[in-house]
Amino acid sequence: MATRMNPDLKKERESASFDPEKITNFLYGGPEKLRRKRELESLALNDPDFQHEDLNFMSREQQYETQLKKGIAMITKMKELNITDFWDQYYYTTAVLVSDGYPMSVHERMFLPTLRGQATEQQKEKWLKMAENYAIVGTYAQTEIGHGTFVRGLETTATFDPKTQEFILNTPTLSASKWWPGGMGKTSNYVVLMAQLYIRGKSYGVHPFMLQIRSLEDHKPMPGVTVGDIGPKFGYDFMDNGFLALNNVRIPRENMLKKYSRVEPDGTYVKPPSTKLTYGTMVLVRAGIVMSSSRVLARAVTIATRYSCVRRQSEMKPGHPEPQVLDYVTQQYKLFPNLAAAYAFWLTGQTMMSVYNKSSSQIEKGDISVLPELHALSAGLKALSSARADVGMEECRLACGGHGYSHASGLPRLYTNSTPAATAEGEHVVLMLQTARYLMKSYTQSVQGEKLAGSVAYLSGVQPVPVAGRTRNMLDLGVLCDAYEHRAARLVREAAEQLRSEMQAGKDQADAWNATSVDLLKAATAHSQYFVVRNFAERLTDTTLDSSVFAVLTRLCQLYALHGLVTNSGDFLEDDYLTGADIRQARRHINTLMAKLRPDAVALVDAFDYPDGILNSILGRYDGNVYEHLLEWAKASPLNITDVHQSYQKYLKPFLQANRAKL
Ligand SMILES: CCC/C=C/C(=O)SCCNC(=O)CCNC(=O)[C@H](O)C(C)(C)COP(=O)([O-])OP(=O)([O-])OC[C@H]1O[C@@H](n2cnc3c(N)ncnc32)[C@H](O)[C@@H]1OP(=O)([O-])[O-]
Ligand SMILES: Cc1cc2nc3c(=O)[nH]c(=O)nc-3n(C[C@H](O)[C@H](O)[C@H](O)COP(=O)(O)OP(=O)(O)OC[C@H]3O[C@@H](n4cnc5c(N)ncnc54)[C@H](O)[C@@H]3O)c2cc1C
Repeated sequence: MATRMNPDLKKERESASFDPEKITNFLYGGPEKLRRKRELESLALNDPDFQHEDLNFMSREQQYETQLKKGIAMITKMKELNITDFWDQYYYTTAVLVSDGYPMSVHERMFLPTLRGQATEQQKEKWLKMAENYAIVGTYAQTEIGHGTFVRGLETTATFDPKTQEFILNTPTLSASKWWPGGMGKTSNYVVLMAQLYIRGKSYGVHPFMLQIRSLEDHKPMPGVTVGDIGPKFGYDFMDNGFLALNNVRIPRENMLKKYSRVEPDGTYVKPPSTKLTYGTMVLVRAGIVMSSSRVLARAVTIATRYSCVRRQSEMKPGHPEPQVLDYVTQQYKLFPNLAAAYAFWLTGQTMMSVYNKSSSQIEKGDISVLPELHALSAGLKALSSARADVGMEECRLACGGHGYSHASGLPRLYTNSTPAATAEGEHVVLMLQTARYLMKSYTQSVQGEKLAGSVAYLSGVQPVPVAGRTRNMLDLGVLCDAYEHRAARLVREAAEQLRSEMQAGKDQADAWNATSVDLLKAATAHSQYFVVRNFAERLTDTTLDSSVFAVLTRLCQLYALHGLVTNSGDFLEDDYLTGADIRQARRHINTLMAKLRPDAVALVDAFDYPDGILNSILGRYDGNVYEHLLEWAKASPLNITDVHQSYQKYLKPFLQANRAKL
């Protein structure tokens, strides 16, 4: 029987000004790629081997087991079906895992890339083939109880013993215990261990080592290894994040991953071309987080927008029918900037990945000159996109009222499983300050007359002098890009001047940096936001875009830029670059844009093309039949298996009876 479409959602779809399929094609890179994405998704979603009870009704142990079982089936099927392309794997695994991961995801996201990026051909021959074929399972063991951010401060030691040609691995203090690595608690039998290399009592910094932590026979910890799960967290229930302590564990000299640096048999240390090449896996994952942040925000906004068209509440006019809550302009103000941000970061994520791929192939050929720009760009965009998704997902949840708090909405799980992106792979502020460091260096170079390239090229341009009283069209994308560029350039310059003046006042470099760090953070954020706005505007210069699509995407780009501008209006007003009138104009345009976007809202979220199986949300169902499915879902809750719960007999009944007897 065909499902009945909620009449409100039906009407929304009929009133759209464009065909969502055209935008979907634009987002996914054309009809053939989209066809393949849908094919893989439906393959996964219709596979009975991936069906199971709602994870929300399970204990943590059950969730771990379910996701592990499903993950193993997923890997097996991908091999059988020869799904090898990056995007093919991405779509297939997303459809299998929905809003969750599985205990071997760090194996794929970090362990394999570290072997590919840090091992010699000989070492790859030994381990990579085994790892790619899941003969071994590994994780990336870097963070310790005492240090995550400060990688140089890690305490785990790898001391070279020339007599036996081995490294002796130790956890010298409690704070040196590895803590957090995904899949280490129960699943992995290998890790890439990041440890301080010591040769003849001298430290040579952090290096990667291949270490077997569990027996390949019975999975018991290897001698000298203490390992386990770190316990329940804010989310990520399916994942066995682990701890690890090492006591005089010996590994052969060959187990240091030595593509870039190595220890010779006599203990001679051979330096890498850049010590930061050891951080390569983190750069890859950060670049990928820009894309994944846009996708989680797109899901949240899909759920909240569809639900806001189904949900009717209050009276806008006395005696009139209750309106769809999306007709409240305040509701639009909660959702549409997030919709625009999801599109903005989707396109930024694509650019980030192409910059990453280009730079990494240059690095592979030995040209490491691209590394600083790649690091600075990926750090800033990772920090900005994950923080934006974080805020946006929570706004979407709040926009769903009470039902947003229920796991039936899909939003709590989406949030708790995605919010680690703001912390893991480099904490937000820490990464923004890395971008700021690059900006300070670049600014100094530009002052010294050097021509800058890449994302900082604008810093060497002539800054437009504000002209009081002029009028601007605040909808003009050129005007908006210029405003963001000017703000970023000014904040970079002022942070640099502040840094210098702190030093002139007698502070050393480190204290001056700390004293200026709020300004530096602001400058790096403005720089990253400018990148996102400019990238969005540039993508709209694609002459093949259909006119209806161009019109609606332009509105989203304008909204993204104007919303950021109004939210940070002080930055644009401070040096009179924009005037109060410009900001008032911007605010009016936001209202007009929201009114224009209102009839297209559902089509714009439909264009993200998330099938119900992946959205995993009763509020966000494509057919909008929310209430009946809410009730059905609640009935399936384990608390409803019997009408009278056993705890009634045990606790409530005697308690109530005793109280009644006393009356
Ligand atoms: C999602 C689930 C899985 C999660 C997994 C994880 O979380 S895994 C765990 C994830 N853990 C984390 O993400 C930990 C986060 N922490 C870190 O990544 C580092 O400790 C740090 C970057 C904060 C500082 O590093 P530091 O103290 O070594 O450096 P410094 O500040 O003294 O700067 C010195 C120079 O190095 C440069 N440079 C720095 N990084 C890079 C790079 N990647 N590339 C290229 N260059 C880089 C920097 O620009 C500067 O250049 P300059 O100006 O001299 O030309
Ligand atoms: C779900 C999850 C999965 C993870 N998976 C892994 C994994 O697989 N492998 C692994 O090795 N690690 C993993 N981690 C660890 C993660 O990488 C670290 O937690 C992260 O890098 C942050 O470091 P931290 O915990 O030391 O934070 P801290 O650095 O202690 O941060 C605390 C506060 O101090 C501030 N701060 C710290 N340094 C500075 C500074 N220099 N300037 C200004 N402010 C500063 C931060 O901004 C923050 O507000 C995971 C973490 C999570 C939450």
